[in-house]
Amino acid sequence: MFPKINPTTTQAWKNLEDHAAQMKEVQMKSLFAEDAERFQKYSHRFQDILIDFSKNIISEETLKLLLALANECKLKEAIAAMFDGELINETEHRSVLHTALRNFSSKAVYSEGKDIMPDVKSVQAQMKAFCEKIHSGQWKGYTGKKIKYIVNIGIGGSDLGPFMVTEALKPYWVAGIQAYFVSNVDGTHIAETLKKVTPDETLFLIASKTFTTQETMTNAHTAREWFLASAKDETQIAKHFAALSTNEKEVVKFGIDKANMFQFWDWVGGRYSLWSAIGLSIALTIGYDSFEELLRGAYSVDEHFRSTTFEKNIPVLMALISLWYINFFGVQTEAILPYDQYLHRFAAYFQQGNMESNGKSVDRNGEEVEYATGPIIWGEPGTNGQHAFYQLIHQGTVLIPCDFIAPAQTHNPLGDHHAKLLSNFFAQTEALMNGKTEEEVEEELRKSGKNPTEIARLSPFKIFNGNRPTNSILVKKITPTTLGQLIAFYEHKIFVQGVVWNIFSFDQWGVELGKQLANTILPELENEAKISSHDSSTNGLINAFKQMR
Ligand SMILES: O=P(O)(O)OC[C@H]1O[C@@H](O)[C@@H](O)[C@@H](O)[C@@H]1O
Repeated sequence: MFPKINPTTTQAWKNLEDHAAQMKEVQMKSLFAEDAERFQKYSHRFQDILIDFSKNIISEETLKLLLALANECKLKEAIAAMFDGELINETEHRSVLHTALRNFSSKAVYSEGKDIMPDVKSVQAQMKAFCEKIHSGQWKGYTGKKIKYIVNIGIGGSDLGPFMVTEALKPYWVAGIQAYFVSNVDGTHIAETLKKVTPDETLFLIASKTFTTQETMTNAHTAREWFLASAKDETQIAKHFAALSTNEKEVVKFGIDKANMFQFWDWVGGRYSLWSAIGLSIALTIGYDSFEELLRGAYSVDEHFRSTTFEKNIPVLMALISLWYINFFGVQTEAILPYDQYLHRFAAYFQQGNMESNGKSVDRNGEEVEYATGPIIWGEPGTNGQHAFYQLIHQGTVLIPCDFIAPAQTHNPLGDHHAKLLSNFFAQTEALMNGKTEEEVEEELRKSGKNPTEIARLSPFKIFNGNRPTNSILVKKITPTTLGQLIAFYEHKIFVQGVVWNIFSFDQWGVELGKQLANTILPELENEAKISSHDSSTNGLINAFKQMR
């Protein structure tokens, strides 16, 4: 196992603190003015993806120190430990091997002494055969019709990934298939979905690693009742329900045929599970071949991550540059801004990926951390975000490093839409970096005919300080391959940060307390009795709810 190092005790951390004091005085636009090669030096190409890190408040010295930090924190050893199946998820005593799900080498991958690749390949073969049956119409519903609707019932990692990917790859949808995703325990979610589908043409995928999650089980039972209200025959459930899970016992208990169970394993974290059987909704929606391309895309990044020197290693650089702001500039939040409507759930997906992984305040030695860890992640597609929250990114008091993502080619070449979209993409990062000086503002106001008093009054509001960092990720086209690559970049970024922060990125104890308390409260809502077992606020709210309902 790689050592558990408090990053603040490293020499590199101390050097970075000193270096940050100097860099806080530096303007990115001066860095560009001083170095005509800056873009070439700080941008990296990976197949059809270009990542430009040049619009960051970094110098060669910054990168040198950040890389030294990664080395002192034993990143190389940590990467090897993950790929080699060591039990790096120590609090759950598990390996972290989502990379095995997209391992297209012929090499074995071991977890706890067992080569897991035969099981992985066998479930993939099962998924492929199932997709073929559904798509060919060989698989029939209880009235003899083919399956038209896929309804994935899952939440968190069993929803966000498949939903994000199927949305992102809409141009690849198999003709005749319509996918829906139900996650929220709010009955509205399933009720509205069931209005759109027919019982005899719908396949429900009950997606849950544990198969005990309240939301998913509640929705699954509701779907089952809805189905039986029409089919009136429990033996027909086998034609319309499949389970994606690690928990065979619970699947069987629910009444799903073992033959319709697609297995995955404890060493797949929920938020890293779209590559596993949890991806069945993806494979059914875009076809198994496209699903495999997605996996192959991720595999190519895994190989890059494992074998490329850190100086040129894209996820390592993404992680370290982000960490530079979080730990040395006091940054608390990052935005992910895809200029692609199909990627409208990308930020939401990595909100879970990142915040559930690195939203921790106890280190791997069980000590409270004394430095910042995971940032708040959020974002919306461009240009919608521009008309909503970019004001704060440009002129607010918080520094928000942003990732701008855009495809060079659109799937919908309509008039000049794409040129307009991309002109905004380029303009935003330029504006965030350069800002607008007082002189420029005054000049502009003069030209618009304002008098000196008006110019003096208005100019403070129109100044943009600039120097706001961005990464630009330009993708030739969003395809299964490039999407798989993008996702893997972000996954490994999270891993690298977790290693440097010396936290366990693959458990999620922070989601438990609320679940526990909800289980205590649920029976209290069953009757009209006045509740007094909580604090006065919780009691007051529950009692008011009972009166209002
Ligand atoms: O896939 P299941 O087991 O239903 O879990 C769904 C989700 O539950 C949440 O509480 C988190 O733990 C997530 O990481 C997980 O993806």
